[in-house]
Amino acid sequence: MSALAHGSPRVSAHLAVLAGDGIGPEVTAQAVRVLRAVAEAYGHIFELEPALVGGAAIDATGAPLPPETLALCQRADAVLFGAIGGPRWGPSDKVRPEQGLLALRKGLGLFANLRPVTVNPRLAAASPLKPELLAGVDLVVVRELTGGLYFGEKRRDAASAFDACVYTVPEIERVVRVAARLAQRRKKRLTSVDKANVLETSRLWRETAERVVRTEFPDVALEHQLVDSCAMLLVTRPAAFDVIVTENMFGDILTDEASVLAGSIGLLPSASLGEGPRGLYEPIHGSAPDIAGKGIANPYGTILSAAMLLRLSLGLAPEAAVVEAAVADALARGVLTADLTRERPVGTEEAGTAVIHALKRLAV
Ligand SMILES: NC(=O)c1ccc[n+]([C@@H]2O[C@H](COP(=O)([O-])OP(=O)(O)OC[C@H]3O[C@@H](n4cnc5c(N)ncnc54)[C@H](O)[C@@H]3O)[C@@H](O)[C@H]2O)c1
Ligand SMILES: CC(C)[C@H](C(=O)O)[C@@H](O)C(=O)O
Ligand SMILES: [Mg+2]
Repeated sequence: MSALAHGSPRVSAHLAVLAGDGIGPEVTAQAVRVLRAVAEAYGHIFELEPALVGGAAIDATGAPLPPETLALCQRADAVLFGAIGGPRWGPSDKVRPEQGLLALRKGLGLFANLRPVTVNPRLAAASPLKPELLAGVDLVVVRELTGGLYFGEKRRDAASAFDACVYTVPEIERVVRVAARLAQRRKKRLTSVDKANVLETSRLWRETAERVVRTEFPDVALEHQLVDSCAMLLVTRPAAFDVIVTENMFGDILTDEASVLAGSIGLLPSASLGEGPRGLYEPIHGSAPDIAGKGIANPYGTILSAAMLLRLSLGLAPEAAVVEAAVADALARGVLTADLTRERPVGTEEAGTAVIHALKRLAV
């Protein structure tokens, strides 16, 4: 181990890279370039090992999560993930790309999905949303990731279909603890989102969140919001939120909505965490079939996911902060992809190059 001027002690890390489908490989390639630039600038050693997942894995092996991909992810220090899915693999197919991602989250025990939402000042100025609405927006949605409707029993016959929504007390407790600990390090405000006026699982969610926060985190101010009202408040008073904790399906929907605050779904990163340091890091967006293969996808959300990987799985907080500052620098300089501007948009690779240039300046 050697102490470096502006970074952390030198680390060696083994990272699985699962690019997936559609724009997944395009945005992941830029995050990989950024990780290599971080390794070079700070003297770390990152071994980046690619593997198949999603539709690409179905085409090559018949399975959306081949056993060797899961085994690699279980050995690796962290997983960088692009996106999966697309029109080639229909929702009625027996084997679907999305099953690969869900099995990976479950297989790695990644029950807490952190989705931070901030607003870059350059993008706020250009946003169709009012500046006073966007001022001070800085929230994190903690989405439960391995329970609820996604993982309950499923049945189908000719006349009906059935998806069970199941939550156990320990499943709710552990994700609420992750969110409350996060709130303690932030503004100490936690909003638990449910549909307790209708759903039994939500009533259990609310009671459990109430008990855990009151007894274990008395310094955290807890409020409860019904999900429909929360969806409205996210776009009418978003700056009032600090940490939001919610179940799997609600978190999926609310975060696509919240991406509008940031300016594009292409900007939002995420970290999926379990009990240990290993995590899976992916942008919140999908494979974007409408723009795949054109070289125009926004890679910033994936690059910011790589920054979360550095901070949360490798303990490289200074390096993560430099990557985040490099993305902010590229945005401030107007290096904007087509989802962010109509005036002379840059391509995916050019955006990645701008981040690397900024990183090299900021890292020395
Ligand atoms: N984590 C994942 O891998 C993930 C997440 C969401 C959706 N999906 C899958 O992706 C496929 C497409 O889903 P969808 O179209 O509903 O959602 P999507 O997120 O792929 O795309 C929604 C819209 O946002 C745009 N967009 C998304 N990411 C962008 C980026 N980085 N830069 C610029 N524009 C971007 C797309 O062009 C599209 O217009 C489906 O098969 C879905 O299941 C996968
Ligand atoms: C592709 C799909 C299974 C996935 C989810 O719903 O979790 C996606 O929408 C996401 O947000 O990561
Ligand atoms: Mg989603």
